[in-house]
Amino acid sequence: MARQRIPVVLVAGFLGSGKTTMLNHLLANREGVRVGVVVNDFGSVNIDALAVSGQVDTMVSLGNGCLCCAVDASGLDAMLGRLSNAEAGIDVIVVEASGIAEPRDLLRLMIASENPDIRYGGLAEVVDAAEFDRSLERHPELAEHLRIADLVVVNKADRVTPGALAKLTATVEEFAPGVPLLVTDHGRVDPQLFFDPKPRERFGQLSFDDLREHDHHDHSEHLHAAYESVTFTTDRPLSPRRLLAFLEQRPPGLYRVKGHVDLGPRSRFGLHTVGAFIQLDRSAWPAGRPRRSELVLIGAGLDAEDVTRRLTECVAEDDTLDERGLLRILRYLDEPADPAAAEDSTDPAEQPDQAEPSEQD
Ligand SMILES: Nc1nc2c(ncn2[C@@H]2O[C@H](COP(=O)(O)OP(=O)(O)OP(=O)(O)O)[C@@H](O)[C@H]2O)c(=O)[nH]1
Repeated sequence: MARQRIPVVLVAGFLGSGKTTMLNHLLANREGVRVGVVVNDFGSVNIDALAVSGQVDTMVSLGNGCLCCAVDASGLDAMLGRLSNAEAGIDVIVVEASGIAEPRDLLRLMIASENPDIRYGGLAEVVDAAEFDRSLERHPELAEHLRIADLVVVNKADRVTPGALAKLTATVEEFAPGVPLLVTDHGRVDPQLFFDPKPRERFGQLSFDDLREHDHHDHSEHLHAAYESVTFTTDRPLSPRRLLAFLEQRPPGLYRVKGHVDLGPRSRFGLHTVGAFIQLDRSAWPAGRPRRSELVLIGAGLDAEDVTRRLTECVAEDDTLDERGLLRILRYLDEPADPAAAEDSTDPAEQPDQAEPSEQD
C-alpha cells in the first residue's frame, strides 16, 4: 500500500506577527504527532531557530523525533525531501516563512514540488491585530497575502479593543471573502486544524506526552481559538458532479475536508482538501465493510447546517456509475507515491482514464 503523503503547512505573516509563537504553541500541543519544522528565514535565522529549537530540543529528548532546520527558499525542496524521508518518521511538516518572504513564492514552490511523499497542507497567514492598519499601509501586498491564504489567524487580539477587532475582522473578510478566520492571542490555535492527533495506545507505558496532557487537560479547552468541525456520513453514493461543484464552490469558512467518498459502483476514493486544493486518491473498499461516504469538514465561521444541507444535496439519485462525472472529478486524482500500489489494483474503476474532460460535458 502507498505511504500516506505528509501534509506541509506553510505559516506566513509579517515581521513580529506571531508566527514563531504559533509554531511553538503547535509543537507544545502536538499530541504525539511528529512534526518536522522548517524555518525559512532570510534575516534572523538564529533568533528564530533558537526560539523554536528550545521547544524542539525538549521534544527530541522525549524521543519523538522533531526536527528543526533553517533554510532559504532554494533549499526548501531539498529540506522537504529530507523531512519526508520514511526514516524520519514525520507526520506533518510546518514551514515558517520569514517575515519578508513572499508567501506566493513559497506556495508555488510547494505546489511545484515533485516530491511524491508530500502534499500541500495549507497556508496560514498570521496577522498582528495591533499592527494591521500600519502593515497594510506600508505593505499593500498584505491584501494579496490574505487573499491567497487558506486560513487567516488574527493574532494579538489581547492588544486591541473589541471594537477595533470587529473593524479589523470585517476588513480581512472584505479582502479574503470566505477564507476561514481565527481570532486568537499568543498563536493559540487548535493544532487539529492542521493535523490529526495520533490515536492513543490503550495499554503500555505512559509517554511524556500523556503526562503533559494530564498536566494541561483541565485548562486546555480555552487555550484554543475556536473552530468548527462537521461530520457527514451517508450509505448512499454521492454524485461526482455535485460533489465537485461543492468542493469548487466551497462554503465560506471551510478550511479542510478529509475522509472518503463512495462515487458509485467500485468507486471509493480518499478525499483531502485544504482551501482550494483538492486531492483524491484511489482507495479500496475494506473487506466486509458496507459502502459509505464519511467526511469531516473543518473550518472557522462554518455554517454547519448549510454544509450538511449542501452535502445532502450531493447524494446521487441511484447507484449507477456517472462515468463522465467521475472523469471530471478525477482531474484531482493524485498518483500514488508507490507505483506498485496502482499495479496491485485489479479494479478497473480504480484505474480511470485521466483525460481532461471537455468543457461541454
Ligand atoms: N501581547 C501579545 N504578544 C504576542 C502575541 N503573540 C506573540 N507576541 C509577541 O510578539 C513578539 C513577536 O512574536 P514572534 O512569534 O516572534 O513573531 P514572528 O512572526 O515569528 O516574528 P518574525 O520571525 O520576526 O517575523 C514576541 O515578543 C511575542 O512574545 C500576542 O498574541 N499578544
